[in-house]
Amino acid sequence: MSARRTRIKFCGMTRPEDIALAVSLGVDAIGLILVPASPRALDLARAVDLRRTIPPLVTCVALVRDAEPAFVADVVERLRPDLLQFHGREPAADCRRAGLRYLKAIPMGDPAAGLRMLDDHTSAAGYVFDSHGVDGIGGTGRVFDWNLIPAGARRCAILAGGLEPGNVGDAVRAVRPFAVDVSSGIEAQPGVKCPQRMRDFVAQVRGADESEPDQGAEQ
Ligand SMILES: O=C(O)c1ccccc1NCC(=O)[C@H](O)[C@H](O)COP(=O)(O)O
Repeated sequence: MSARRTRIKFCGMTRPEDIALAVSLGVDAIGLILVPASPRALDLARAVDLRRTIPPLVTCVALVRDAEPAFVADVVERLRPDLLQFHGREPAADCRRAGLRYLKAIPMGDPAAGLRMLDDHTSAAGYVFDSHGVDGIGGTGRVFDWNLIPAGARRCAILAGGLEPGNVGDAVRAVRPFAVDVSSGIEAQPGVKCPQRMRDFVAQVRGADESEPDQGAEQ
């Protein structure tokens, strides 16, 4: 039996009842989006309210994209997330300046530019490999070619982009990432999660954790 446990992040959460179900399903991280262009965007006051419903030991991730450093500082001070996630072109120095561990989104819609960001962000605590282009936003619902993730980065990768209950098992078996991240694939409509899809997503990840790896997948 595999001792692997792929971590799960549910992103774009906007409702306390969706967070409560995610927590009861054992989801490891909750993403709150502070990007105005997102259909799942929260203003900071609403995010602070929702953050109170996330229990200790469940990671709260605050997402920003090319935001002013003063706004990021405000997020850190008022929201007190466990991690920041930078989803744009922000340079590593700006990410570090916030003084919190951070995830860097890698835009695999532009693989060459995305993979350069890996080298620029050696200070990141982790990398979210997502489907957007370098000037796009996340939550695309699109899958990218998982073979483009460098073999050496898979074990610590957070895999995102178009995952849903119907394909996340294949994704876990093929890539064996550290974590999977989903937004639109568990929704009834943007910002409103679907309880059954949330349950099915977690069940598919756990099923894949128990399975033998695909040929060629790293252990
Ligand atoms: O989800 C959004 O609306 C979003 C907007 C702007 C920046 C980031 C955003 N999402 C970040 C995430 O971590 C999503 O989980 C990730 O992009 C995957 O989305 P999906 O393909 O819909 O599962």
